[in-house]
Amino acid sequence: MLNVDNVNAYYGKLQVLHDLSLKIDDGERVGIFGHNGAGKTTLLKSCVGDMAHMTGRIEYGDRRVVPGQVHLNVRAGIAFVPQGHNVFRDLTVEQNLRISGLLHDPAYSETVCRIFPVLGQRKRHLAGSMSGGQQQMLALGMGLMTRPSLLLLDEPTTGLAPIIVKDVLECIRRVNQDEGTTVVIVEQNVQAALKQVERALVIKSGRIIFDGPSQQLLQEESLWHLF
Ligand SMILES: Nc1ncnc2c1ncn2[C@@H]1O[C@H](COP(=O)(O)OP(=O)(O)OP(=O)(O)O)[C@@H](O)[C@H]1O
Repeated sequence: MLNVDNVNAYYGKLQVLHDLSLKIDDGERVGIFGHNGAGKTTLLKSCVGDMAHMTGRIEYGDRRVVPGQVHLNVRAGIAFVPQGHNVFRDLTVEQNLRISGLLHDPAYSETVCRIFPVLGQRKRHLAGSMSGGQQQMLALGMGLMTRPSLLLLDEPTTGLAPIIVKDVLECIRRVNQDEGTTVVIVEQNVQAALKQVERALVIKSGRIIFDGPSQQLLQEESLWHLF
């Protein structure tokens, strides 16, 4: 379980998260939504230990998430895939995957290619020659190569065509369903994402203002002003 307890997070004097608490069970598929600047990315960064300036406590399983010590938290099973296509453009798909799995299990790339079939089909293509959607799938696959039990994804479908958005989100659902990985996803494509997650959180000004079933948020138009 991920247990975020009373967290405040800051950039210098700017406080972004305010007494934020939340629990996510193993195996959940959770979407985080909210307006620009609400603190969604900051929450993900806090969960992987990438916010040095914070108070409160975050635990994953029986370990404390150590602020400022991302490598230790990755070793504990947390992966964070930031926004943007963070791939090595001059390496092939296969090389990108194997490098990401060097400290874990490079052979796991076979499983990743099963989850993201396009990566299997383009194993020997240079990453930089692929479309935005394919590069995004590769970035997600690289995150998976650390064999995380908790996958934190920051806006994985930004800038992609609607049909590709659906593909990427379905692959993310498969990661959760086939591999049992807990998935927490920040998304601007709210309607599409709500169809793929089970639970939704809405953040406003660094505080959680909705936490409930994604279907509820999808069906009740009166709640849509929240994001
Ligand atoms: N490195 C940084 N230094 C200073 N301020 C920052 C930094 N990163 C984010 N902020 C500020 O913190 C606030 C929350 O940013 P955050 O990126 O967490 O929001 P968000 O909800 O993810 O928004 P978006 O949807 O625009 O990505 C914003 O006011 C932003 O300008």
